[in-house]
Amino acid sequence: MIKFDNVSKTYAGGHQALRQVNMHLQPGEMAFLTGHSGAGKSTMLKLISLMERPTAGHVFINGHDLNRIKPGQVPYVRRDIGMIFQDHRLLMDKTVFDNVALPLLIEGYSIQEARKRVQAALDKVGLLSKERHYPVMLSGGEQQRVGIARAVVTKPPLLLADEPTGNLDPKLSMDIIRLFEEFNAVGVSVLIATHDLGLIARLRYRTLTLKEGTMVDDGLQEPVV
Ligand SMILES: Nc1ncnc2c1ncn2[C@@H]1O[C@H](COP(=O)(O)OP(=O)(O)OP(=O)(O)O)[C@@H](O)[C@H]1O
Repeated sequence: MIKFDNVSKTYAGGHQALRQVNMHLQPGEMAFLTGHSGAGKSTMLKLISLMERPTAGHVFINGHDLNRIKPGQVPYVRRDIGMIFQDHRLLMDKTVFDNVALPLLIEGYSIQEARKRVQAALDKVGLLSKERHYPVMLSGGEQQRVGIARAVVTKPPLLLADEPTGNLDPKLSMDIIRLFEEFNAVGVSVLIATHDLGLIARLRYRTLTLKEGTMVDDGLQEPVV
């Protein structure tokens, strides 16, 4: 599903965020990506979602080399990726329904078809009864679930989550992970960047570990350091 082949990323200004990273996430796999603050986790997710480009090496999605994707083709690649952020990035002046409908309306779905899909996504995250609410009326955990509904409403085969449980207590964090597990159980590949070692320890998923931009453990073999 996702392959990094000797990927390095140096930002303008000279900071090397990733150093010759190799990894392969299989279709239908769920894995955690961890490491200290600044280790390069978000940078990896940004390279997969084409928000950044590698300085060297290749990132592949389903065998397609993202280096070959031209700027005009980026939206087509992003269609296959559901992104979830710690701060969920909801539009505060739009209802829950409208927030979740947005990706469908951008893709040109009819209102009727969008309504069906939005309601199915909200039902899945347990928030159908709050479709007319505004995000400010929801708890942090509920807002995060709206962000997840928005990410899955287009049924992407890949979910990328950047610190999705960052602001949540352990019980709510586990609820969010259980939701990811439900999507994973129907074949969606899931990569979750997190600092939350306690959460990772309670689960038995493959864990990729970055240290200062180097992949020191890809979760498949004994740590190399
Ligand atoms: N746009 C940018 N320009 C310059 N440097 C950047 C940029 N984005 C990230 N960096 C730097 O690259 C390094 C890796 O950042 P990244 O956000 O990938 O780390 P992270 O592991 O996700 O950290 P955190 O857990 O704190 O979010 C950091 O030193 C960061 O300051």
